[in-house]
Amino acid sequence: MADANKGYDGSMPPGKKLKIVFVIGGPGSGKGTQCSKIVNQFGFTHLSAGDLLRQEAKSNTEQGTMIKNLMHEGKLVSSEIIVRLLLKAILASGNDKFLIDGFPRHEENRRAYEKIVNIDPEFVLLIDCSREEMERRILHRNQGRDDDNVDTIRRRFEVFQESTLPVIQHYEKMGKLRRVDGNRQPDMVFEDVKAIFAQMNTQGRNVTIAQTNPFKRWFLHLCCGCFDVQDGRN
Ligand SMILES: Nc1ncnc2c1ncn2[C@@H]1O[C@H](COP(=O)(O)OP(=O)(O)OP(=O)(O)O)[C@@H](O)[C@H]1O
Ligand SMILES: O=c1ccn([C@@H]2O[C@H](COP(=O)(O)O)[C@@H](O)[C@H]2O)c(=O)[nH]1
Ligand SMILES: [Mg+2]
Repeated sequence: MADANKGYDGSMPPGKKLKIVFVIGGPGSGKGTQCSKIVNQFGFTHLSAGDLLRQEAKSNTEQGTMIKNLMHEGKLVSSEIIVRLLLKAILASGNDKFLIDGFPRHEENRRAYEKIVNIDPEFVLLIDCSREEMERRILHRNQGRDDDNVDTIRRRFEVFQESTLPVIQHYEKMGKLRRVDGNRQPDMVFEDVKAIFAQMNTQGRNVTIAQTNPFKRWFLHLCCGCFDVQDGRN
């Protein structure tokens, strides 16, 4: 077994059903904050696309530097990179339910995810928040994020308006969008979020990794190098 296989610990039983919820919203809308609460109450694994990229950006590689620069400018990293990182994290986790925070960012992200992963989200949680409130929050966040500065924030808002809104419209048309008012205090927002998760239909359309087609299995193997998806084991 190659070194790259180390990430996956083999704890996911064969054929285990996976549940995916996308959590989207503008920069600073409170996605990470609500995801922590959902994790505590409902046992999901939280995968923040931005955190995965920040981690990758630390690596002293050409790709790491490229990601760092794009994030600094508030621009989007290629779908291939982010989908690969998400898959790797899903396969390594051993859990069967995931919050994917801050993804998909645009239609091309969504199509890449559908082509490669092809696990329909149970639903898409949209945290709706005014721009003034989001900006205020980001400027007070103090987490040392390189992109929490006035110039990059402006670019991130533009990307959200221009690129992410079409994704939101897509899921709205599909009846998958669950919208909450994120302008209130975190615990108040969570009251609505909690009700949405409590209603989640446990009989929803789930697929197993093993059900993905041979091309996808090959892609997963190639990209993640960590999984024989035929039976869900190393
Ligand atoms: N409902 C809320 N009311 C007030 N402050 C909040 C609320 N939710 C989150 N915050 C604060 O706002 C900041 C941004 O929140 P958070 O990091 O959860 O947003 P985010 O949507 O994940 O942002 P980003 O897209 O930049 O990653 C944090 O400092 C957080 O503590
Ligand atoms: O799917 C994604 C998610 C994120 N990015 C880049 O990361 C930053 C920060 O994302 P947060 O969700 O705010 O943590 C974002 O501005 C993009 O540069 C991405 O490219 N693709
Ligand atoms: Mg966040």
